[in-house]
Amino acid sequence: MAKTRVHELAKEFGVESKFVLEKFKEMGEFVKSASSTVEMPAEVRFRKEVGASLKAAAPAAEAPAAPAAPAAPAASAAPAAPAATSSAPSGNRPGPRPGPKPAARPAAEAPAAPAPAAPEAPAAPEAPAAEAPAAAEAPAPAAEAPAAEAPAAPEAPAAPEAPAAEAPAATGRPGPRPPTPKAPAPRPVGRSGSPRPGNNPFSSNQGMGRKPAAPPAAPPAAGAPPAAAGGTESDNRPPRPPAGRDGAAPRPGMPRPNPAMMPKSPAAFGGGPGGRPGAPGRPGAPGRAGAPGRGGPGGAPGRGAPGGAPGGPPRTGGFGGRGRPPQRGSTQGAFGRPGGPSRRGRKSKRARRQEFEQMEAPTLGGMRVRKGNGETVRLARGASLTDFADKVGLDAAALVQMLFHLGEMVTSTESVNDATLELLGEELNYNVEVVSPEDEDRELLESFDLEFGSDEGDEADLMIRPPVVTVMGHVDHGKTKLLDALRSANVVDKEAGGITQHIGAYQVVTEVDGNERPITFIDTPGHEAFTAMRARGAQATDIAVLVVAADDGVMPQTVEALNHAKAAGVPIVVAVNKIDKPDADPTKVRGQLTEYGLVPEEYGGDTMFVEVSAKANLNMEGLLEAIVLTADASLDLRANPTQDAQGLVVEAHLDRGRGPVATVLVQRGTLRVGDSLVAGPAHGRVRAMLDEHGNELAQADPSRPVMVLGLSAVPGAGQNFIVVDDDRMARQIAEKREARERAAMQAKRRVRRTLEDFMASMEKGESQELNLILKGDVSGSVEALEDALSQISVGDDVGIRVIDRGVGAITETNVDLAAASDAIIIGFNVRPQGKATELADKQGVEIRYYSVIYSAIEEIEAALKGMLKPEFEESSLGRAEIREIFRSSKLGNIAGCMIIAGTVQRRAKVRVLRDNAVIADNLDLASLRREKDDVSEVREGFECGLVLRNFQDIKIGDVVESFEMREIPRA
Ligand SMILES: Nc1nc2c(ncn2[C@@H]2O[C@H](COP(=O)(O)OP(=O)(O)OP(=O)(O)O)[C@@H](O)[C@H]2O)c(=O)[nH]1
Repeated sequence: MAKTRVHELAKEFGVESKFVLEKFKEMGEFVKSASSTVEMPAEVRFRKEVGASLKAAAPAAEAPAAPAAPAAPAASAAPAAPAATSSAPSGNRPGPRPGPKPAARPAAEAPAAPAPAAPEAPAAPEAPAAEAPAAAEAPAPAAEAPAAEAPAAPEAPAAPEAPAAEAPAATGRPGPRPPTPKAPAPRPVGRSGSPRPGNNPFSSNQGMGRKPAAPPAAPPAAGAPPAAAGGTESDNRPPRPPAGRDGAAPRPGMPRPNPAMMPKSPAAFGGGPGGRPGAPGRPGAPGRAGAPGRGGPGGAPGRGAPGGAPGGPPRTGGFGGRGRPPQRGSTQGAFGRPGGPSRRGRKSKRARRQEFEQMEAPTLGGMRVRKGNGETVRLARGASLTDFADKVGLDAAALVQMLFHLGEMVTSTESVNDATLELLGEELNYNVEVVSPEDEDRELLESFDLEFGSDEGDEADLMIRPPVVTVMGHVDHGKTKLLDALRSANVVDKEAGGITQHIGAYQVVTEVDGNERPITFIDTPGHEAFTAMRARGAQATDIAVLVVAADDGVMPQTVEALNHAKAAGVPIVVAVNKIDKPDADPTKVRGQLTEYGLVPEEYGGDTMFVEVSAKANLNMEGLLEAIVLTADASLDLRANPTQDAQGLVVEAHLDRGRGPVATVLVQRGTLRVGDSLVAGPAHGRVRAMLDEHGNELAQADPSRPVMVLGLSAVPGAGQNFIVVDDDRMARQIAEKREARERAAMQAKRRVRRTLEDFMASMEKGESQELNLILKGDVSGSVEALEDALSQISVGDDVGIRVIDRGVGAITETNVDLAAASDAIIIGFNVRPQGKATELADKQGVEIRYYSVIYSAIEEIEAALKGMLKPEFEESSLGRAEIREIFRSSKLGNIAGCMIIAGTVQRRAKVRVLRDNAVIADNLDLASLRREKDDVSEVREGFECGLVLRNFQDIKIGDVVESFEMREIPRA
């Protein structure tokens, strides 16, 4: 069983990894970092000793009323301002101050009311562990501002600062706000509520605590309005022992503040654009305390303002407060050695600040990295560490190192998956939101007050629209011929004898029950175009016509096409073609397809099978009718024709004479000549529209494909188009899209859909199904694998869905389908063909190879259970083709090879491929020679001789693949 990692434990208990690490340290267990695994006994101990109390705390926080009520009669007497009430009898004790979660408050306050000594003991069983240290510290602010605890607390100057110990405790502060049942987001609670390791004011929890999504505290004290902003931020923070705030001298009885223990510098704290608004100054330096926010707009009011705790985004507000950028203003360093007095004397302010920042910067994965305040950081899917670093003002190299220490090796420009970005965000205390390209585009359109993809108006505005059909099927089964035959089956066009041009789509009209029913056909046969569109998030097709030659029956691409259509949830009509042929056997086709879940109506299923001959032009009407009937039976095809047009680009190219031309499919609205439109990164005004016969159209209704002239560039198939108010808006949208596309290209981003990703999305409750594509060397093994996989059961919530299976090498089409369906490809004794690997890399599709069914099952099951073991990644080194075989009585068969890709290494493992199927795997080389010399490696383009250890069955044309297994460090 896989071991649990520290961050998983932390997540489970809703605390920071750091806290868990700390606890392990206290328990005497050596655990290095958040991603380290924990030995089972240690985990059990942790669960028992720490987990139990955390678990106990959680319910208390969530359902506080129950435990609180019996414990504290006083509490019930003060429902409106419980904290204030309970605080009153407790004198100045802040101990009973509400916990980090407002909802937890009653629990905390219950013991408080009767017992002034609350912080130490009575609260223990109820109060979350998190509160204990906070309470213990709280006397400091209390001593400083006794009024804070009095019922008149809202006015008390110390009020905003006082609860800094417990982040969202602000709401629990005695004040006019009644206890709200609305608990803040769980994460902040977990964070801020977690006990601080020790009493270190520089712990990551402190001063840099995650900014909770908590509602603002009670209205700030009248006397300190501008400071309130900072004060609110400060509410997140645990109290800082060295106080010195308010410009007051260090409090009596408190240890004299040590400069090194000063709170964060303004640069680290931010302070908002107002420049350290209300910053408490530098309390550690008694002489300086009380001169906060000098010069800045927010500074003056902050002076002496108790709530002037640090806040705001880091490094944004250094200027206002001091009136100059932090890096300027000093001559030191200008002439080599720093100017000024000896280094041993007073350090410059800047040096001290830097030093301090370094001290307070928490160590993550061995790196000192400045943490955030829980700000939200939006990143495009597949963003790199550099993107992240830019957004939060950190050094990308530090993040690279940090991830390295956490066990992930990525370069700063390489794209990282969502889970890693989020983990990084969590560790650095940022709320990372990963935005998909579709979401980005939606937001872009929203910023122009546009929405793509839904009909405007209500039901009454919707009119029936024709179905859009794609023809798919195995090679040579007659797709093109059928599309041609259907074109001429047009009842309306027959007289015109219309010469049709290929524009990517056409419409025919048929008669069903006396009604003229148009049907739109996408004129690119095959599922490649279909899948390419889907991969872009576009679905143009309503119905798929699956062409199967009656003389040939179901073939691999028939199944592939079928799976594509199924994966897209598109109803299928089967056209059993070539029935004119003598060896046609339509019944066999029916039987075969039944096995794949397409049961003919006549067998009691719901799929219409139509026997046709595209060549002999037989029964085209029957097929058209079946399409219409299937559409009527299973689809609600309606659209609003009155709105501005929207749709998809079906095909586009650059025409010598006409410039960029695009065939678009209007999905809703009506497209008119003169409309301003934006299609992907292209924009323009519709200069002219042509149909498939070359006729000019003035307008195009829903489901009508038209060729549009007048665009500025060539959009891509599958991109959406939308009519907008004016050319300017169209241009702006197009430019933004273009810039985004360019950035994406530059970053060469790739997003991998991996088993780990699946786990991550499952944890978030997103994925319930793991989509798989199975490819194997023989149908028996594919079936066996599928069978075995279908028997994996890890609970009702998660499942496996095999969206495609087949025999033979992994093709580019497989990769396309995987990309479009978020699937993982399982290769069983087969390898990728052509550019499939490249494509998979580009599209971020994970291909896993197995040669033992058991290990495939084991890994997938483990993934489903969230127990992925540290794994080895196979790295292909090169390939050699066997050109000659020499028999040697001493060595056995010597393969005379040419290295056709990469290198073949003597020490690496090899496998032998014959027709892309693995015939022997995991072999060693007994010898590798160039000419007569033993060599350690031979590079591409060179010949060599090699002998395989314990394997003699080689043939000319076999390929020897050299590979090595690299362990992927996880911890
Ligand atoms: N006898 C007969 N031959 C047909 C029929 N339909 C198509 N063919 C022939 O089958 C061959 C392949 O037809 P295509 O329409 O090119 O097949 P396809 O599925 O588009 O092929 P690819 O584009 O290569 O995938 C051609 O020679 C056609 O003439 C039919 O109904 N009967």
